[in-house]
Amino acid sequence: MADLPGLVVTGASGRMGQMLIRTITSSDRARLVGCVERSGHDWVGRDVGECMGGPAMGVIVSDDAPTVFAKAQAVIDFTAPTATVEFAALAAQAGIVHVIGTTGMEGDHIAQLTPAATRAVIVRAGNMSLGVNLLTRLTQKVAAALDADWDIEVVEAHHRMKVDAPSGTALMLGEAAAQGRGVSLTDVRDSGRDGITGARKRGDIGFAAIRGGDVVGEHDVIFAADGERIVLRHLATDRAIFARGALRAALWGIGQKPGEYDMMDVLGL
Ligand SMILES: NC(=O)c1ccc[n+]([C@@H]2O[C@H](COP(=O)([O-])OP(=O)(O)OC[C@H]3O[C@@H](n4cnc5c(N)ncnc54)[C@H](O)[C@@H]3O)[C@@H](O)[C@H]2O)c1
Ligand SMILES: O=C(O)C1=N[C@H](C(=O)O)CCC1
Repeated sequence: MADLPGLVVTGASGRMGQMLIRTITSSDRARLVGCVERSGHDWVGRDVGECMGGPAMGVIVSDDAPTVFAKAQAVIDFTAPTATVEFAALAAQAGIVHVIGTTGMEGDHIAQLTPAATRAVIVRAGNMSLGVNLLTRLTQKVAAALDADWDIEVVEAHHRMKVDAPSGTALMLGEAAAQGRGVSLTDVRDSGRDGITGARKRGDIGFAAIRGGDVVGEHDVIFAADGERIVLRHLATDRAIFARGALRAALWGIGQKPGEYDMMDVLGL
């Protein structure tokens, strides 16, 4: 047991944090060696198992990331963009794998990961599930096979607490569609239509976001032409799919050279 790779979970009390802790502690391929929460959070200083309403796990939630990272081989991080940028520098200092599930990262956040990736392995994806990563490849292939007579729209739905839009997954799918078409998403992205928007511009890739209830995550990629429509769909009903993917990414990353990777690399897609 002591030789299994030691993993840390940041954002331990979050929806994904708790799912990751359950996934790691029920796996026979890794062990949980630390949990991090933000300073001032009421879980800090307490046993994480008891915080989650179960028996003690012997892991005390900490707000001292450098000390916790020093005991681990990898950190799995589903928190928020500014926190993730800080964790990337700390993971690089500790020389451990950084698996990033955090979405809503803007260009300047992503640019700040580059120096960390010269010293450590970073695996980042807007969606860590096998199904969505397969759908991403399919989207790229379908987009490559069709011309701009086929309008591409990405429609996503998530729970009422989600803070970023379009979702990281929707952006991944949009990037794949743009890549298939041989264009840059920045040039063709059309998000947040409202009011008199004018007719749809040929070649644009549109995004629409629905927020409500406890929806785990739903994505449609629509290819709409005159007289016919193709819809590629992924429905997530359990956050365990993201946690399983993240655990797989952490274990895969432990043997790799420093650099930036994604789930396509991990899954060999
Ligand atoms: N890539 C994927 O497969 C995938 C899947 C699900 C969610 N997500 C993303 O993961 C992120 C978290 O989602 P969630 O639903 O768990 O959110 P959440 O709000 O439930 O959890 C976020 C947690 O991060 C903690 N946190 C924030 N700043 C921190 C800091 N500086 N130090 C330590 N902890 C800190 C918060 O206290 C909270 O517990 C979001 O960006 C979401 O979009 C990605
Ligand atoms: O619950 C969330 O938040 C999710 N975020 C990711 C995204 O932005 O695509 C993955 C799905 C769930």
